[in-house]
Amino acid sequence: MSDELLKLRNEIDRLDEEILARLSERARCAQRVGEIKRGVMYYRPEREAQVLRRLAELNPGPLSPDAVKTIFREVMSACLGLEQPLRVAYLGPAGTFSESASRKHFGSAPNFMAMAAIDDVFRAVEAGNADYGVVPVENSTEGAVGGTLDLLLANPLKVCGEVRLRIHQQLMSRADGIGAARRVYSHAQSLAQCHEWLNRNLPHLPRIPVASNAEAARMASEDPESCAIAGEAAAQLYGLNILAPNIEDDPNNTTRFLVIADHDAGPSGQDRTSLVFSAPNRPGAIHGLLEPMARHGVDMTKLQSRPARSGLWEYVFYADINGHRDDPEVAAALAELNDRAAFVKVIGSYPVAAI
Ligand SMILES: C=C(O[C@@H]1C=C(C(=O)O)C=C[C@H]1O)C(=O)O
Repeated sequence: MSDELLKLRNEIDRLDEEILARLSERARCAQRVGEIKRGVMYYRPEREAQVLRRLAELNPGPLSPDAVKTIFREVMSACLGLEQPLRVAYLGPAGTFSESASRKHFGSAPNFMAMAAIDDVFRAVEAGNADYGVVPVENSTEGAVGGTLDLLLANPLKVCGEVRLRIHQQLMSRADGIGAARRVYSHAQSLAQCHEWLNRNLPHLPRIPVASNAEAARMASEDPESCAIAGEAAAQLYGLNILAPNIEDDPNNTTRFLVIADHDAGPSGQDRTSLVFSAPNRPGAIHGLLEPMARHGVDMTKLQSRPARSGLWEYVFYADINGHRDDPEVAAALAELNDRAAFVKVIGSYPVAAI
């Protein structure tokens, strides 16, 4: 080994020891915070978002801001895990994008619980069997997840966070090549997201929709003549070879997930508020409801209508606005909306996804 290499490795060893000593010091601080907070919810999404944003801003390089955030995400997760590990329910089975979103948001320390359906995630949190739930709410190509919107309206739970996950679809199989493939399994939405790639590359193979991407990967793991389209996590879980990476037609394909709990989050300085309201069925009603938002300078980032379960051709509106419900302009706009709308429910204020 050259002298230069030896010297660098010694330097890296010394730095690692220093980092480890500092991490231990940090973990002891977090433990003391835990003692002070006894009986109060220990996990604070607004504080975690502030920590990640601050470090990304301070980052002197050469690590990318995303790399810095990923590392500190795990550091905080491990510190939090020193207390009671969080229980996080997600839309399963294991290996789905919902699991990846849960890990992206909470790091790897919590106990993750795979649920069979979105309403099971809500039920687990409501019953106190899980502290948090992670559910998909919209996809940039496929649109809203109606089931989640309906449950947010009907359920007393709050939103305390959001996760944005870039969705990369992988073609995978037990076999080493595509030659032996006779069929492709995936969730219908993923088949749709890779429609053009499949038309170009595997036009003759039947596409078989199944309950989830992870289920597709499981089925492919039992039969070398079957391929699956799923995320990388599913390939790892079932020991499959990735035959073609990133085959989604839209390279910006992103899914947004919400984190649900029995509380929302405090202000972090960069927040979003989700609400749902109904509008009376007369001309100009929606305009009248939205006017206070514009007057108070509140930005609306999403407005989506959905048929109300109450009657034919009645609609409820789901809106996301920038700011926390405690910010003065947001509070003023919401108070006026409350006076004008037949029904308003603030589903929660939470930090804009920091990672
Ligand atoms: C340490 C705290 O509690 C938890 C741990 C955090 C951390 O490790 O930085 C941040 C927020 C909380 O989830 C705190 O509130 O400061």
